[in-house]
Amino acid sequence: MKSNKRALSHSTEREFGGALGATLIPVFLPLTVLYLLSVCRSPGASVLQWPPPLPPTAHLLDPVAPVIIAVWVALQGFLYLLPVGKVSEGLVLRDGTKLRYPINGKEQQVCHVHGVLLGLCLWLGMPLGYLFDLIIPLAVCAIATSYLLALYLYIRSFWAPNHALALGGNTGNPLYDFFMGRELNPRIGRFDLKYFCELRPGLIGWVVLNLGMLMKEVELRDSPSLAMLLVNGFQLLYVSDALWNEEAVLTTMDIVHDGFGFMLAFGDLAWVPFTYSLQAMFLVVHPQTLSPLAATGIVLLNGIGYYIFRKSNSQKNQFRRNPTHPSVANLETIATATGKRLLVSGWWGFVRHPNYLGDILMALAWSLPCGVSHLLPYFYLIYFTVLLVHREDRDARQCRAKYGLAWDTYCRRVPYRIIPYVY
Ligand SMILES: NC(=O)C1=CN([C@@H]2O[C@H](COP(=O)(O)OP(=O)(O)OC[C@H]3O[C@@H](n4cnc5c(N)ncnc54)[C@H](OP(=O)(O)O)[C@@H]3O)[C@@H](O)[C@H]2O)C=CC1
Ligand SMILES: CC(C)CCC[C@@H](C)[C@H]1CC=C2C3=C(CC[C@@]21C)[C@@]1(C)CC[C@H](O)C(C)(C)[C@@H]1CC3
Repeated sequence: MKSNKRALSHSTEREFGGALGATLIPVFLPLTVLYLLSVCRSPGASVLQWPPPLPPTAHLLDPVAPVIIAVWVALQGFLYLLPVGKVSEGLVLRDGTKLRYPINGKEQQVCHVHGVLLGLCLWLGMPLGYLFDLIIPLAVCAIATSYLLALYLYIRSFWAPNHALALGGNTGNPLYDFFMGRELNPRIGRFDLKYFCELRPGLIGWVVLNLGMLMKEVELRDSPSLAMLLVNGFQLLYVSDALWNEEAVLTTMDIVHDGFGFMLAFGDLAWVPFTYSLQAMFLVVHPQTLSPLAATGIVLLNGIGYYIFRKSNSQKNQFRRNPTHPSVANLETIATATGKRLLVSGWWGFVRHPNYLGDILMALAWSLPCGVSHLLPYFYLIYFTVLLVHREDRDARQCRAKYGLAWDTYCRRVPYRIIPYVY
């Protein structure tokens, strides 16, 4: 323990408002989830209504909710461990080794199991719309699970070797380190907890919750609305894309840089499924009519966003994995002192984070089917823009520290961060 502290004592830079932020966020964000869900189900759906429509304490818990969450996580764990698909290596760690990760998200067997199970649920007439009624107890359970997981991660990190600790989550302040995460890639045997949580239970759970909202709408109004179909379709595409390109997650900031603590445990298990599905839930209580023209415009917007998001992410992944690949070999680059090069043409010469731009356009397309009468369906767009602006800033600081002058040259060559000529 002592030597860990000594070796990492340089990690004094604090993120998310430092110790104060790390103390307040774990209280404030879980309450925000419950608040947003309650507002979303209320007839007014106004985020500013007073008094807020908080659920009575008796409605917070339901004995079925922990069972559903436990079965769901166990099923996802089983599918994660299925020995199908390939095994891929992550980036080089501080001790010079690389971790191996199962890549089976897009494997037919895993997709089939999800398809067959959901088909079976619908065929057996299982009331998936019940998820709408159970949403608050489910969220309470997911929040409790993320707290327990974060506590377990914090405690076990004291047995982790020095090189396995994250540089940003070892300040010695227990609340801050609990929030940021001390250990970089905690594993039980070959089961990688962070990688599993990032892509499986919460992300796929979001799609299932959306489907539950669609089924609730069918129960209430006999058929799903066009707006509901669009929201479900767009978000299904987004999650399928994440699983299809699962390997690309291995080079994201969360896997490479961030420790696994409360922030990611809560983000993955509670925040993503329960706030990202707000638009579908909103449509159950506040049905919207969409003209074919408006629907076409929204589909087009989502398509453009998705194109930019996918192409730019794939270009960077390809370049980082194999810079001599024909699809990236001709792009202009600048050298850095680390030996790695930075792209200054192609998507990464357009703005510094073209992938964020695409993601934000998609976020707008997910809100528009809900109309413009309420702010609530735009919560995701607003939160996400703030998250990405903050993330861009964190990433820029890390890149400046890594690449020094070369990063400054890149910033001069590509002056805009996310939106050309605006930001
Ligand atoms: N839906 C959601 O809730 C969220 C979605 N996302 C999405 O996740 C995706 C991944 O995002 P994120 O992990 O933040 O970061 P990025 O995928 O944008 O990766 C940033 C890294 O890319 C490398 N890089 C930056 N500029 C260049 C360049 N010019 N040439 C080559 N490499 C470069 C650097 O790492 P290095 O040089 O070390 O390789 C940098 O640290 C994005 O599409 C984002 O929109 C992110 C957060 C939340
Ligand atoms: C609540 C906290 C203050 C913030 C939590 C942030 C997390 C919710 C996000 C951090 C990075 C994420 C990514 C995705 C989901 C949201 C979180 C966990 C991602 C898996 C979504 C799908 C994408 O295709 C992706 C590129 C794989 C994303 C990776 C980052």
